[in-house]
Amino acid sequence: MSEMDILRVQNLVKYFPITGGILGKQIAKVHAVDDVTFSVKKGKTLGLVGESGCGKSTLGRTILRLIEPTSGNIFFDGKDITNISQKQLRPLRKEIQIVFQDPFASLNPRMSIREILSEPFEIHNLFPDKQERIHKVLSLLKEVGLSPEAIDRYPHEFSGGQRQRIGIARALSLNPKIIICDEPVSALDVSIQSQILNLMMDLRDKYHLSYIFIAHDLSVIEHISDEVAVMYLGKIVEYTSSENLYKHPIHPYTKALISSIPRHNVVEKREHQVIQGDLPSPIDPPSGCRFHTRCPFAKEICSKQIPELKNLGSEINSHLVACHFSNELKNNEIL
Ligand SMILES: Nc1ncnc2c1ncn2[C@@H]1O[C@H](COP(=O)(O)OP(=O)(O)OP(=O)(O)O)[C@@H](O)[C@H]1O
Repeated sequence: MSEMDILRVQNLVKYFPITGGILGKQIAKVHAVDDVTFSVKKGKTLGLVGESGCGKSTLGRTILRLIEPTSGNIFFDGKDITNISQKQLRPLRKEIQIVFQDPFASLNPRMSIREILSEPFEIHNLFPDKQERIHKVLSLLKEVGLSPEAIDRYPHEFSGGQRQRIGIARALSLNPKIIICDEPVSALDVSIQSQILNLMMDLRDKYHLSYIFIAHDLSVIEHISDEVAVMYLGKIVEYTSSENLYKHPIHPYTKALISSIPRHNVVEKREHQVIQGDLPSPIDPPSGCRFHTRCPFAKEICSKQIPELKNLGSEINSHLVACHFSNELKNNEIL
């Protein structure tokens, strides 16, 4: 783990057991996250993108230790937090926060905004003085662009975008170092999405925050991400700087995702690529390369051998791609 990193996830695996029969024996497992490695730099944003069901939320929740990993390691600020007890984890909970997709579901409808934003202080015994606590809540509201009158209102009195601002204020309240943003704008109108993204970028720069920004759509994370990891069925298939990913995507899955963003016509000589077929089941993922059943370039080897995540960039680990034909694709050779 480099000094620049706030978080490192190493060979992380999460399988959910599926049990059956009268004895409740394990009969199968969901390969939700399968050998995933990445780092998040201090003050930077890692975008994590892929279709619904590819394991993005499981990954986010495993990092928070809301779900226990099957294997692998999670390092936070240089410390291995994979196996520490919930008691040891408690002070770290302040430093790793989450913002959810649906702000309405994540805000208790019976609590006023004052109560919602005071709750983290109560849990962590901070600002016991009432006036100080109110002052802190008001400054949080200001920080996310809400007026002081919001303090005595309830979640249903706000629009979706305003509710997400409250969710962000709550995540911000304990001065975290990293925030896991689990599709925070997916439920919002496009015009509101950019307001929330701008707010999040301003807060990141002001407080030197790091984000893991989870999305199913590459267009959403383009401006906020410094680096992007593309996931397919529990595995990272491409991982590089945001600039590289959008300008020079290599993996056929990434190319197809980008070509579906109207103004990104990266697939110069080829037709707009539509990903064929449905996402296979993570209970019984395809052998070899998991994308081979939908890949327009798949050859025999692809169903037989799992492709390694190889570096194709000029610097160490600067452009990682998991494809048997990544060199050919990089050089635009016809397959
Ligand atoms: N508690 C659980 N028990 C069993 N399977 C689970 C559990 N949680 C998630 N899964 C399965 O793990 C896989 C990955 O789910 P996950 O929610 O992480 O994907 P996702 O990419 O975040 O999708 P979405 O955008 O729909 O939330 C899915 O097949 C899902 O059904």
